[in-house]
Amino acid sequence: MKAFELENLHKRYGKVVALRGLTVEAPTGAIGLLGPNGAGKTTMIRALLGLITFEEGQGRVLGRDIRRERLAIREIVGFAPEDECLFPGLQGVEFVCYAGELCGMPRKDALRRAHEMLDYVGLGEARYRPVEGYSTGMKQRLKIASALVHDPKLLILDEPTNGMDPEGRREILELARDLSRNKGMSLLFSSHLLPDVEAVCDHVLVMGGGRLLLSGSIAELTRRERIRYVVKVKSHVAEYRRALEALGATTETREDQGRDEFLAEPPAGRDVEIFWETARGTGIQVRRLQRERTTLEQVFLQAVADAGSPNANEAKTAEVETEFAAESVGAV
Ligand SMILES: Nc1ncnc2c1ncn2[C@@H]1O[C@H](COP(=O)(O)OP(=O)(O)OP(=O)(O)O)[C@@H](O)[C@H]1O
Repeated sequence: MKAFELENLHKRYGKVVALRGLTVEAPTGAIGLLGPNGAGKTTMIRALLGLITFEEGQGRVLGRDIRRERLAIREIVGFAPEDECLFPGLQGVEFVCYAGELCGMPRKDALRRAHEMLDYVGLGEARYRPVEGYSTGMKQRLKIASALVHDPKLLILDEPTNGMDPEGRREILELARDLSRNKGMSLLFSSHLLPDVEAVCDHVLVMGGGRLLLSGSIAELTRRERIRYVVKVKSHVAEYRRALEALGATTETREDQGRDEFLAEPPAGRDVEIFWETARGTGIQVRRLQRERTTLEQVFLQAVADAGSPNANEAKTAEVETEFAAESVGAV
């Protein structure tokens, strides 16, 4: 069964077209949702949850129809929204219990599950504290506990690590991984932070301009068909490149590369030994040789660029945010 499938969804807010014929199929498992600002990600999530009406289209979440079976969908889907949705004055345990009751659970069951889920997300000791005193990371975990209280089959996390410090972020990513890998729950994980998506998800959907731009397993999307190497020599880079090209290799310099660095693709039938052969032939020393790896960020930026210019500026924004994330996240 698919986690969800949508066909030709159209949604407008006044003059703004938020979804323009969105068609997407997502397998069960951990799915990353990427897209520049305004791509339509939140609108798609709202449509999946039956929170908005739309002009055209149809879809199913875990086999349930998004127009006709909204309540059934809410019983099996948990949602932790991006914005702060906590009621001041409630203790953590009261808040999660209330979320359970809203899902139709009897109070006694909701309270028992609230305690279990608070322990699970690491808020056991803070359960009787008023929620307004929680830190950003604690509030995020409280939202996740509330989304889990009714034991959903699909959990939707919208920007779950936004504004968090590296330690808090690591804890949230570990929770998300545990839910999908050990608890058998499907995840839809929306984030601007590509390293977070790479750390948690198996599959990725890239949206732009209210449509699906790309969908696939992260392993497949980042597997290179062409094998290229980053080469750095000690000196005489132009001479070394000419000698490589004379053997049939192609070379190019990427914008971010230093003076003595370049990218090289060996000709068909040749591999890494061509670099050593050229070094011997020219007497030029090779300082670094590294197989190029495609990152999810490159895949994402390429998909947005291929889709045309409407989102080009937003893609740049995402790029900047990704760079920031890469600096601040550290290894997960
Ligand atoms: N309630 C609303 N009223 C008017 N316009 C809206 C509303 N919600 C979304 N939009 C518009 O619809 C488009 C898609 O918005 P959406 O929030 O789904 O994008 P997103 O991919 O989630 O973006 P972000 O990453 O910034 O959250 C945007 O142009 C947005 O301004």
